[in-house]
Amino acid sequence: MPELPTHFHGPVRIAVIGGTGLQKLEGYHPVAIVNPLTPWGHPSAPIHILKHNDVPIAFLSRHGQYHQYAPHEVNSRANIAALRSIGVRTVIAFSAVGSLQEEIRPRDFVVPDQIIDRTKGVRPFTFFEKGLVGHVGFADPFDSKMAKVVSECGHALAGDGVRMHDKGTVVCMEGPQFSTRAESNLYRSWGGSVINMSALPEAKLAREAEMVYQMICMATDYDCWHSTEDVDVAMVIGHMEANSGNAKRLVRAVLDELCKEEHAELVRGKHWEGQTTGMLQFMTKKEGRGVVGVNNVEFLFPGLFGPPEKLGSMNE
Ligand SMILES: CSC[C@H]1O[C@H](OP(=O)(O)O)[C@H](O)[C@@H]1O
Ligand SMILES: Nc1ncnc2[nH]cnc12
Repeated sequence: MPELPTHFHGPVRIAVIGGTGLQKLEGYHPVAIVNPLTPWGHPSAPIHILKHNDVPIAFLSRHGQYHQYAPHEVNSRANIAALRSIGVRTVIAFSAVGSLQEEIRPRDFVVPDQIIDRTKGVRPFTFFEKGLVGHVGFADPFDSKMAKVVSECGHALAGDGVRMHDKGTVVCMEGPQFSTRAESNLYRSWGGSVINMSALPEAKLAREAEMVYQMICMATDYDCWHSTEDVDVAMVIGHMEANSGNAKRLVRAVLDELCKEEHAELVRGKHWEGQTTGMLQFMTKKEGRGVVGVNNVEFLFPGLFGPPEKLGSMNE
């Protein structure tokens, strides 16, 4: 195959983040591979730009090309910032999850609407620090408009054996070890539907970056609360591989739908525009702003604090 260009002209609005067992997106026309440098470093892997129905789509492998980054090592800030820098405003994020409920069977899909944070504060979780403070709303961590589109695509594939659950609470644990039985039962008592190690800080950062973010979970096990076998990696990969046909069908159906003109506003994240930038402009007063914090935010939202020469007079 000839080498692909390392630049792509024109914005890419839609990105798919692939998780465990979804390191590539095959069956699309590759047009470029880009690797933007952000203030937080490079993304976990070069971003593949693919064409689908003549619409460019970005694909990023969360754990790296070779699954070399553990959940706590994934550079989510670089991932989200890099995607935003190429124009992405919609992220469809895949995740392999353990089921915490009997009715969510291995190989079922879940479009979650809530998250319980069980990470331990070891992952960098915000873009807003170092002289620029920001607080965004996170009551509903996913995007209900996008969730509706994804759910409908899933239900339309019921004949192919896709079982879709339209709601659910993801417990995002720290890992990389799986839960104890006591923890697994505790999460069930809290109303958790599924468990993973990847929803956070990815979802928080996407919200800070004013992006549409929706996770699609595929259950790969019953964690360890169930009377069947306890989860292990072989079980997760086994179910992912066995159900990869349905995962691919679902991705294609979602992309088919999102490429339609009727979803142009949604895909561009118009309903999130200004939610972060409006607040950032008044939160930290000019006198207290730090160069690093402002420059970081300028990478995400170029021009927010004015032309670059005006940024020089701030606190180091
Ligand atoms: C290999 S089992 C645990 C691993 O799988 C999930 O990955 P992802 O969400 O990226 O699909 C889970 O979050 C853990 O990182
Ligand atoms: N049981 C489980 N716990 C955490 N993350 C997972 N990913 C897949 N299965 C999981």
